[in-house]
Amino acid sequence: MDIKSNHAAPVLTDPVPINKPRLGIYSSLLAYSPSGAAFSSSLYLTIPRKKPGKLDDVRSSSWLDTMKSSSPPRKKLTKDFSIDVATNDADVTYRNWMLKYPSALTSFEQITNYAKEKKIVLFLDYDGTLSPIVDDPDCAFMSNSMRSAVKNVAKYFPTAIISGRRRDKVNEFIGLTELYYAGSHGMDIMGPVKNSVADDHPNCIRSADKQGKAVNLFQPASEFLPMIDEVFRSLVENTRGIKGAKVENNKFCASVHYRKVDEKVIVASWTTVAEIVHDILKDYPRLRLTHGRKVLEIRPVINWDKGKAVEFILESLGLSNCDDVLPIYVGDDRTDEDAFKMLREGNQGYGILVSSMPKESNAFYSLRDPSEVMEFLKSLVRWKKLSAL
Ligand SMILES: O=P(O)(O)OC[C@H]1O[C@H](O[C@H]2O[C@H](CO)[C@@H](O)[C@H](O)[C@H]2O)[C@H](O)[C@@H](O)[C@@H]1O
Repeated sequence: MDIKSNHAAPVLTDPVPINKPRLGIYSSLLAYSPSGAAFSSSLYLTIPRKKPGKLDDVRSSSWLDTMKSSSPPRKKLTKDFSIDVATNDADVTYRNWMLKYPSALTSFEQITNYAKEKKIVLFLDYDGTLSPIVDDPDCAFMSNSMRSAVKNVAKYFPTAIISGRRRDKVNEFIGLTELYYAGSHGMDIMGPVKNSVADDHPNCIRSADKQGKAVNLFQPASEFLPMIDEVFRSLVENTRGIKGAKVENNKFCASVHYRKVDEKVIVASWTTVAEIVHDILKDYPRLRLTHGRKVLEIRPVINWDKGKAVEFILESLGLSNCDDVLPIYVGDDRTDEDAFKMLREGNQGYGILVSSMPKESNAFYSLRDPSEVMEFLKSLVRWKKLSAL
């Protein structure tokens, strides 16, 4: 199977010999032995982590640029003529962008033509994909109609949620037992027991879900738990004075939200948030920073991300290295790019970017917002039912 890199015509062709294993999860958990490290795990990255720069760097550097660009502005409804013109321009730009990232809805036939005779495995991000982006991360509820669309699609295709949130939290938001869940950007996976190679991984333990069913629990960053807890507490303490800042404990990742930090004093306030994160991070060489949508996230320096989580789940399901499997990953965030990239580079399946703004991506297709994601899920179910007739 080969996914052609021509963006204008994202076509999967079949078959093309693949001379390297598509999954390399074991070999890719490369050893990194920081001097004096108390950790014995082989999950560390070989590349040394860059030291965080000086405070001046934080003020002037890409930190702030990235913070500013880390979330598209939400569209405001207006009758103002000049804004109408701007909106039209934006629409034209978006339509041009869609030539490179066609809508997964208008390209649905192309997708399903390729998927004929193949087993689709669905991977869904949560925030911004299944639920709309809202100011308060604790209130990012998904609609009942979206829940029922996900429930239906999971009847026909193995479906996994891959979220930056802690696993129990995203599980609670979605509330469906028929899915596989990966939290903390894939660093906390609860998957099936299928006697696959994944079962024997050193970081994989046999456990039971809430219903008592045997599951595999894979937590490649488990040694970092006390460190992340400590960082979480420091972040809470040090951001106490910043109105609007919110720190979320995502178990293997600590997230500092600045969406509600006063926009009128945007640079000063956001700089303060960046400085606090920078100050804490410099004492933890085994942790690194990633950017999400108006959120700074501190996580372990391990060679593990949402792409690796997708590989792991496919392997757990016994569906890796199969030419008759088509993984489809739907996500909106920078962290989803790791999964898009893995699918694209491994010629494995389709990434679908959820975005109402043009942005560069490793995805093949696009959907505008969660309502289009729901439409796509419903279309998959309709197609599957019809093709079974
Ligand atoms: O991988 P995801 O499921 O997309 O999770 C990514 C982060 O999502 C949440 O934050 C984002 O959504 C919030 C609610 O809409 C919004 O307020 C925030 O600004 C966004 O960054 C979640 O709170 C984070 O922990 C996740 O890492």
